[in-house]
Amino acid sequence: MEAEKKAISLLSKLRNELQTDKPIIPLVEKFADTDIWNQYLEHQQSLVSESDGKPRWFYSPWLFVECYMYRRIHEAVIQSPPIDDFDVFKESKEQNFFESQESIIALGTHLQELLKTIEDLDENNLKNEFFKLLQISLWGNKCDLSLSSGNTSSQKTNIINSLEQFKPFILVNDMEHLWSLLSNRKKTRGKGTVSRVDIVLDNSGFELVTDFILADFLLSSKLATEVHFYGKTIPWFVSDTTIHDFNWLIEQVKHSNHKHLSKCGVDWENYIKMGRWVYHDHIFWTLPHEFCAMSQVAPDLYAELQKAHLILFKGDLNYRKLTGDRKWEFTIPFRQALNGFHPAPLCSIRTLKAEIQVGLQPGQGEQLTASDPSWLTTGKYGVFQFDGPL
Ligand SMILES: O=P(O)(O)OC[C@H]1O[C@](O)(CO)[C@@H](O)[C@@H]1O
Ligand SMILES: [Mn+2]
Repeated sequence: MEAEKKAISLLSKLRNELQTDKPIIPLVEKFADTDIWNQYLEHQQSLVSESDGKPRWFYSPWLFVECYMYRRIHEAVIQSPPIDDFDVFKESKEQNFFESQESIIALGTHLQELLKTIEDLDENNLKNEFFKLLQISLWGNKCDLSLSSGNTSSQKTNIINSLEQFKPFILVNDMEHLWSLLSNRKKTRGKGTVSRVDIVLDNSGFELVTDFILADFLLSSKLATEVHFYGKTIPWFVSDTTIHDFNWLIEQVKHSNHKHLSKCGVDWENYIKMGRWVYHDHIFWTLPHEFCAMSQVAPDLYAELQKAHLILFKGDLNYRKLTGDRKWEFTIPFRQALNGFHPAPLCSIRTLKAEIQVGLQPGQGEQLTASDPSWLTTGKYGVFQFDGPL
């Protein structure tokens, strides 16, 4: 109880600092990333020209203060042993999973039915199934909890039946490039060679299930031979996946009463045991840095990503970090916004929740603003935005 009181008082202090636009202060508790964070704060400070020279909550870049807020929430917890491994968002993440049960069962059933005949599917049918599962993973990204301020944001209807209806809301659709890349590699790779797809995960709960279904399909269709996942080391943007969420979800699925779903769980656990699915942690994902800084700030992570044949970046926050969260013109090419970040061919799979979008056709953004003024922030629109081999 003493520890809880302490954490709550630290969180109240944080809320007060935020609401009254206090200066951003350094982190105090020693943790793996504390020094890098504090260096970054100093760098932000050097950019401020006002009289007292301190970055403040209301006047600093949103990406930076938003990341800082989640890092400070974590600091309040690690300063309060013995509850220092408490995940303040655990309950809402689990609730999202349970409330999406029907939809999850529908997806598990779809996958298991598909796997029965996957060996006999012709190229075209395989491609159609690939596109379906990509779109399911895209719309799965609607269900994050930070957009709904932590309120329930589960998937209640069977998403597979809605894919055609949602298609007009895909603003950039590079799915064909993903197919060409993976199917050409499948045809040309020699026996025993690897095709590796890396997925930089976003939200746990329903979205993570859609990512697992896609990852299972990639292996079962032989479009990939290995899938590597990247999660967050600390609770992040409410619903982001940690190793605990990753393992918890597979356990839940495995112990489901539904035979198709539990089969999924058994297979997924086996993939992990066999090293065909690999989970990676890295503190870089919970730093405020944009991805073009990765090769300098986290060269080991950059080198790991370079081993992939394709990297899928899930979600809105990853898109903001890919593009540096700048006020780009809507028509600027995606590659230009990536600013040199190119560990391997990559694709952002993201529903739009923040006011940034690049790579649109001339006039497309203006047209959307006229017909649907909040198009950038509601999660109603989505993109598959690809940046191919250099
Ligand atoms: O889970 P996602 O798709 O990264 O969405 C998180 C997004 O939600 C917000 O926290 C609130 O809109 C954004 O700052 C952030 O980009
Ligand atoms: Mn998220």
